Amino acid sequence: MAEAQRIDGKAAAARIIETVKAGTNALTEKTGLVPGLAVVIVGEDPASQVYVGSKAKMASECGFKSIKHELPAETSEETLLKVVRDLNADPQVHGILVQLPLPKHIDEAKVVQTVDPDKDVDGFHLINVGRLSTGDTAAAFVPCTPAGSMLLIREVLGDDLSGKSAVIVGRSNIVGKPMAQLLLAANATVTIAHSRTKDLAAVCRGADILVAAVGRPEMLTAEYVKDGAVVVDVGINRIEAAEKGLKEDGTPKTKLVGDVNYAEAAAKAAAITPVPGGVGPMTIAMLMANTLRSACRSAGMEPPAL
Ligand SMILES: Nc1nc(=O)c2c([nH]1)NC[C@@H]1CN(c3ccc(C(=O)N[C@@H](CCC(=O)O)C(=O)O)cc3)C=[N+]21
Repeated sequence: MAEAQRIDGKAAAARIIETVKAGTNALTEKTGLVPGLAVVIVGEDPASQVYVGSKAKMASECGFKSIKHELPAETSEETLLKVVRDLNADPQVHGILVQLPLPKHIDEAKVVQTVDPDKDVDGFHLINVGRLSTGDTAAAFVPCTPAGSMLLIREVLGDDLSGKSAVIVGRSNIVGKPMAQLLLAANATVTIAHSRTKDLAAVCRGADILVAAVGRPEMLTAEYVKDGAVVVDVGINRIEAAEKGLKEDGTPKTKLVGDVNYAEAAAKAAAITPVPGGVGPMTIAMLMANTLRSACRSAGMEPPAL
């Protein structure tokens, strides 16, 4: 097999952002409404801080009002719930994202279920999970990472996945399960595999579409990939990169890798998403698209197609 097509998530995300900008302009011109995105972060984890910053920056670029709540790590659950309820009640806010994970003393499920389902741009509320799993994709907010992954798959294979077998490795509520729903809705034959699956490599070798969301750096090697498969790597793992030398503090420099061994998989696959520059940028783009959709809905306007 020739080297796989590299699916450019950064370019696809940039196109979505352009569509969101245009849609925001149309909405604001017609109704005066400005989409508002609130991002809530609890604690000082530096990786999360950087990441929340890039969401806020992207929101401003899209013409949104961007609201950031940075709360100290020791914030009580009650205080956080109050912040969420106030955002629910704020008519200028159309999307609410509470950055996960939350500190251990806070009940994550309780916080997620407190977000107004119609402002739940992460798609984590049970109402949106239910809408997606019953096929009501018109009403559901779909979680951003699976939604973005799906758009990348569509770029390569088109809208109808009839006759294709899809294997998702990973069964999280945030990625694996909603990804399965989306692939099923597109007529793929779907298997969710995970750490307890017997002969995982053989199961994965059956996949025309292989989605890796395990959180283990470069775990899926050549033996997991069927010739001609489309491989979507959802993993984002920061690992030490001895070959890059040392940082100023004497510790090794690091690099981002996915859950797929890119070089090995690319030698067999027809198409594959890289890390970085694959699913990650799509996640942020879909967050913007969901926020615009929420604002359009509140104004009774049709959001732009993606
Ligand atoms: N409520 C909630 N919603 C989330 O959507 C959510 C969350 N919590 N908690 C953390 C994770 C992580 N996540 C990422 C999204 C994009 C990149 C991304 O754009 N990555 C770049 C690389 C960035 C870099 O260089 O560090 C890329 O893959 O090309 C990374 C990580 C969303 N998350």
